[in-house]
Amino acid sequence: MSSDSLAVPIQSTLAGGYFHPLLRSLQAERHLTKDMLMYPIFITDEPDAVVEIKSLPGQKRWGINKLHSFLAPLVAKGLRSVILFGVPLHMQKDSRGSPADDPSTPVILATQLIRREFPGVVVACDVCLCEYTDHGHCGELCDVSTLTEAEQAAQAKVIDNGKSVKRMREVALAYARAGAQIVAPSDMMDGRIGAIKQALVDNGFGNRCSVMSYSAKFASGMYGPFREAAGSVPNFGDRKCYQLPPNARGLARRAILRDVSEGADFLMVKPAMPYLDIMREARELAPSHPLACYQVSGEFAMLHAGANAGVYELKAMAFESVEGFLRAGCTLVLTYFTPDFLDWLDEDKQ
Ligand SMILES: NCc1[nH]cc(CCC(=O)O)c1CC(=O)O
Ligand SMILES: [Zn+2]
Ligand SMILES: [Zn+2]
Repeated sequence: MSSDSLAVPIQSTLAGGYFHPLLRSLQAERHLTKDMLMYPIFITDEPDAVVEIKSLPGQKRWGINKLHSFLAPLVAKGLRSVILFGVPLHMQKDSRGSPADDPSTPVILATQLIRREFPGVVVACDVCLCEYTDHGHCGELCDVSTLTEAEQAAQAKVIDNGKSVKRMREVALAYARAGAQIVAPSDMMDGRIGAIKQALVDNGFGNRCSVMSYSAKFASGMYGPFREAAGSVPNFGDRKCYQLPPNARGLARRAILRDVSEGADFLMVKPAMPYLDIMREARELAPSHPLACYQVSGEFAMLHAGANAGVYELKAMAFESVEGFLRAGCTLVLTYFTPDFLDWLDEDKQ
């Protein structure tokens, strides 16, 4: 026996698959491309506003008059889709979120503008009431005076699901009429997907507007910067009675299956990084549906904070995070990194 022979002969090596950049790249089932990116944008009712959002590095609230010059360079770099959030600073908020579908609401004006000026861009509108209600919750509330103190404290019956779904349907239809090609209800009320889908079909939007359901949306600690940006912090309680508990794999599976049965065109998992297992569940439960994930405000802020603290390099970590989403089965990524990725995807491949 020669002295350099191995006790256990190597049958195969894995390293044969990754000793060269191209071989590493070929290990992916799918690569991030520009059309998989959807950019979340905040539109205010101050027409000339360009206001820095401190907790979301580089992100701003945009007034309608500034939108064209903001988007034009991104569209030139390959931006394909946006999701719009309204930030009414002057409109009168009320208990039913009336400004959500007021004809002059920023999301409707922005949808019309983008459809007109950037016909190649797909416009999704987030459908929710929290930015528009005086109480800051995502739906309409019950008459709290009819609840016992214990019920109020537990918040178990605070949201009126039926009234909220009716409202969500009205708002979704208003956005479809304004030209939205996707409506994305994020309120989490039960039955909203079926109600919205039916309303779209009944009103002739069945083949002009898709429904993207925030199916598995968890009550996360990572929405803080968004709520600051959108002015949608609830003024009492929290959202734990209508968003999924972070430990609830079973509820997430049921919500995904239900939304499929109610006619959702796209499914979504939100937040993204801590919920890769749920993405994989969604992929397996609904293999024929496009699957989105939302890398939320807190994830974006966290990745920036770590990079600023010298823990890692931002670009490398941003790619690593999104590669995880694709590996888990996502086909669309909502991320505040979209403008960065449009640049990064053009840079030299690593
Ligand atoms: N309708 C609620 C909504 N719409 C978008 C986000 C969060 C998005 C983000 O953090 O980037 C949330 C979460 C919440 O406030 O509960
Ligand atoms: Zn929302
Ligand atoms: Zn909401």
